[in-house]
Amino acid sequence: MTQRIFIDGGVGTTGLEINERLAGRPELSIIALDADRRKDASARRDALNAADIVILCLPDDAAREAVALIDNGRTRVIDASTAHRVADGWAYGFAELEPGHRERLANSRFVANPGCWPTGFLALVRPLVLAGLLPVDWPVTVSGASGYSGGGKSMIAEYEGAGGAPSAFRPYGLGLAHKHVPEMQRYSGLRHPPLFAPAVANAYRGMIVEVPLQLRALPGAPSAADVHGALAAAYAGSPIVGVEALEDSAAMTQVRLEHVGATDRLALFVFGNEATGQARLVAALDNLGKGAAGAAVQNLNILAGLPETAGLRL
Ligand SMILES: NC(=O)C1=CN([C@@H]2O[C@H](COP(=O)(O)OP(=O)(O)OC[C@H]3O[C@@H](n4cnc5c(N)ncnc54)[C@H](OP(=O)(O)O)[C@@H]3O)[C@@H](O)[C@H]2O)C=CC1
Ligand SMILES: CC(=O)N[C@@H](CCC(=O)OP(=O)(O)O)C(=O)O
Repeated sequence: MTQRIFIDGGVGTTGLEINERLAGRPELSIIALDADRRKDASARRDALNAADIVILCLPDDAAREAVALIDNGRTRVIDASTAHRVADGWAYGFAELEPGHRERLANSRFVANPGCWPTGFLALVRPLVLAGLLPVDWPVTVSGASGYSGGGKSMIAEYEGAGGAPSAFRPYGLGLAHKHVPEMQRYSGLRHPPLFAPAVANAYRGMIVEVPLQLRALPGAPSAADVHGALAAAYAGSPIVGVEALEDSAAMTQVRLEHVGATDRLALFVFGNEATGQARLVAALDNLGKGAAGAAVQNLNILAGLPETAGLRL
């Protein structure tokens, strides 16, 4: 049966990427609004209620408004915004979170697509918590760099405007209360908020998320191989998440922001030093790929009972 899909916010940065991934799929029929009606609440209400599945690519307030416009008990929702990620009644759309989670998503009506930063963070940390390698009360730090498309149309305009890029590298979130911290804490299972130190780089897309660990201070002083083993087991056979072999990581001297390019892949690395008992866990992804549009399309496939990677760039 053809699924009717409506992308609210379909001409924004994430919406356009999703449209590209859904083009030419005969099992889906896309409901599109004329340009002059795309913000008209009545036109949106009709489209939202006509769809089997809607994907919201809107600012948080507009996403909440869109959900309120749905007045039937049938339309399913994937929200790419931050509005519902830790809200009651919403499932968290990171299929790889833990065993059984994908099946939970398949049976959900309301799915919150993860933030780009939490996608890298949770991919690295959740398996370690589940394996008992990282105690739930461990003080975890996460840092990294994102392409400026992570800030949507306004940040793209800021970086590509007449004045040129405002900075080559710009740490932000300096109040230590970034909007992604609650979902990082909730879905990792950590008892305390991770210390999150993000930055924007002067590149359109791409993201590096890093969790440094003082392995020798952890209970049992696990090795980098122990950590790597837990990650490799968690993502064995995944067509989307890859864990670089330990010996290959050991031969690397750098990881580039562009590592996965414009794809929906998520690459994980463990860089360890036995002598110091330290490790740097790194996730490389595209903020617009697995960090946004790729995850939304993956979730759409899961909800619709379609092959999970259909339309993805892998
Ligand atoms: N960019 C990224 O890497 C990621 C983004 N997200 C989230 O996805 C959502 C979309 O982000 P992004 O695509 O970057 O943002 P953009 O600003 O690029 O796009 C948002 C779109 O929503 C439209 N819009 C705003 N208000 C309304 C409304 N009331 N009705 C209909 N359309 C409306 C905007 O219209 P107009 O064109 O007129 O401004 C714009 O086209 C946000 O919640 C963002 O936080 C999540 C993960 C990663
Ligand atoms: C570079 C940059 O500013 N990135 C955004 C995150 C983009 C994202 O994940 O989107 P959500 O806002 O939907 O969570 C930020 O840090 O707020």
